[in-house]
Amino acid sequence: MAPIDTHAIEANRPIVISGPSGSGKSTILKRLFEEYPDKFGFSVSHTTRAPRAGEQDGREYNFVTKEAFLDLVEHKGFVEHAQFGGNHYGTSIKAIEDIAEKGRICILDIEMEGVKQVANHPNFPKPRFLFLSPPSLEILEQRLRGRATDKEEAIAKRLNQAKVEMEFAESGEAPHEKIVVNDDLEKAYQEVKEFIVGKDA
Ligand SMILES: Nc1ncnc2c1ncn2[C@@H]1O[C@H](COP(=O)(O)OP(=O)(O)OP(=O)(O)O)[C@@H](O)[C@H]1O
Repeated sequence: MAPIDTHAIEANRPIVISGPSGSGKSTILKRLFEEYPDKFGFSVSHTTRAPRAGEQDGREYNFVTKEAFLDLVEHKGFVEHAQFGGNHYGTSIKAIEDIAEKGRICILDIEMEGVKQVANHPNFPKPRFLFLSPPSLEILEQRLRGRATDKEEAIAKRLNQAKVEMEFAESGEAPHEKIVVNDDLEKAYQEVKEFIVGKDA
């Protein structure tokens, strides 16, 4: 494995944001990126799935073969990786470095198992961890229905998973430095912003 550019990563510590599906991560991050257009970056993930029409290698994803993917796993080149629907997905150290080397803060929007992997990576410098929580499972359910993008069955699955994630976030094993409860969106946005860019930004 190539040595990690810890200097760049420590100077621009990545932020890991996690939270149940529907807790508001995309809504809040979109606003943060709009308010600070030059400050952040999303890393480009690796995947073994085939590109869809309009997707470009290195832009939406780094499209790689299964062999290349597993080789990188072997060489500890990912901070986190997982398999969904028969395809592999992962965030490489290099993709995070690329953002940090541009002087930007890399934002990693990842799910619970990925959070555990990042936190336990043997030599990747520790990022800052933030958990975005819905005020309750009842309100999360209303928001998922309101978003109108998920089928009934998907909503039930997301709610079950949300319960697991919220229990994990509140357990002593979770790496989160801060939990923001997304009740009032404006208040939650300000809290996330303060955690990420500091009070005076
Ligand atoms: N504080 C809030 N009050 C009311 N509605 C909200 C609030 N925050 C977010 N929402 C709404 O809840 C829905 C889910 O938010 P969003 O899509 O940002 O969640 P997410 O965490 O990014 O989900 P996923 O992980 O599935 O991408 C959206 O319709 C959004 O407009």
